[in-house]
Amino acid sequence: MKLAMIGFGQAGGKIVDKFLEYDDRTGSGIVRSAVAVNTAKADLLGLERVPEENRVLIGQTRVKGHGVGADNELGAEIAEEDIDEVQSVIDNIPVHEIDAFLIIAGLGGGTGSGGSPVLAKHLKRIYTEPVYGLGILPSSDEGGIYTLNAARSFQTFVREVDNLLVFDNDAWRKTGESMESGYEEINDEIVKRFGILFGAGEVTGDSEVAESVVDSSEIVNTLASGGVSTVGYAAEQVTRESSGGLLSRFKSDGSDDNMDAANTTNRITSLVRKAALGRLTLPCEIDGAERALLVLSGPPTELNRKGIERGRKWLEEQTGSMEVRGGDYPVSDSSYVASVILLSGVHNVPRIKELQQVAIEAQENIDEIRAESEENLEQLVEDDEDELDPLF
Ligand SMILES: Nc1nc2c(ncn2[C@@H]2O[C@H](COP(=O)(O)OP(=O)(O)OP(=O)(O)O)[C@@H](O)[C@H]2O)c(=O)[nH]1
Repeated sequence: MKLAMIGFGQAGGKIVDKFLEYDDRTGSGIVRSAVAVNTAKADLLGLERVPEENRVLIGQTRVKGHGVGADNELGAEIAEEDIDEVQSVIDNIPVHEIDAFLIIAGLGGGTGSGGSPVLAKHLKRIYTEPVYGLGILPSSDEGGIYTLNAARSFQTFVREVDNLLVFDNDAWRKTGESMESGYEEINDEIVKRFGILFGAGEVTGDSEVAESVVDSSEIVNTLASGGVSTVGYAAEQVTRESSGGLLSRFKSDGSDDNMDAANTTNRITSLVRKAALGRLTLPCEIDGAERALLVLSGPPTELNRKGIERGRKWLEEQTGSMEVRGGDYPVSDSSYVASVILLSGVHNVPRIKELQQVAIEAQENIDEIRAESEENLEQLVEDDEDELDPLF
């Protein structure tokens, strides 16, 4: 499907940049327009692919291009004040050519955390196209203020978008890695999953080789349950024969077609299980998800309807949902078969409850420290017997 992507804040901008790189590399054509919004000038200058005319610096009078320093209330205020500047860039997007808006932001900071729900509300008021969010949760070692920001932004963002896709940095962090190289890898993982998902609805031309290509309306319908979504992924390499054909690792020695078909089916069903039961972008219980979409991507010879149908049925049983869609995304020159599962409207998410608990504690702590600090300052400044008078 074709998206207008808007990266809000540093993380958002970097991830949009990555999607543009992915589009160039794979030719998937999902980013119809790319916009980056920030209060920090340096972050906008650091982007590589978002066109310069689509980089919007907001809040110049308030923060002079230096960012909001993780103050997401200020981030939200600035976004409201300067929404016209963002809109003037969005005015250049050929909205009739897009299937949806996707606002991407890290929810732990200030600019993206505060600004993205404001932008979502604004876009929903103006356009009929769906407005989705891709919200990145901070990792738990980032500290209380980031957790508090994320918990408050999450509540607001979910309410303002048609569906909030969530990626949890905490589930993907590796120890002993610098933040930057860590993010680089994490951003690759994000783009791979969402790239396949959204790219699936963009297949044209070659569709006769595919058995049941996913259409962008199926992605939209799956996301129409609203609420919160998570994505699972699993892939397996299929090695190329010297003749140029594909030789799967499971393939038997003989050239028995039935055997090949059975192997293809088995591989698909096993990839579906791995994707659903492995690490999700937002770890959660898949039981109770309202809707799901299964996408199998890979060379057309390695995809079959039977495998996808079995995978779909299995997902129905696991989620208890009657709305599980499935289809394929043929990529002729790929040497991987990948399964991507979108679980929409998930409810049983212990991670969110934990995030909220830590956020409440952080908020209480902050209030306590503030109250104490006022008292301490008064004790320091006032003389004990109150014999001095201030100047005015
Ligand atoms: N996955 C991922 N997460 C990131 C990246 N950069 C930052 N984050 C996360 O996003 C959160 C917000 O960071 P930024 O995007 O830098 O913040 P901002 O929206 O620019 O806001 P301010 O810097 O406070 O003005 C951080 O707490 C991290 O959890 C990135 O490149 N990838």
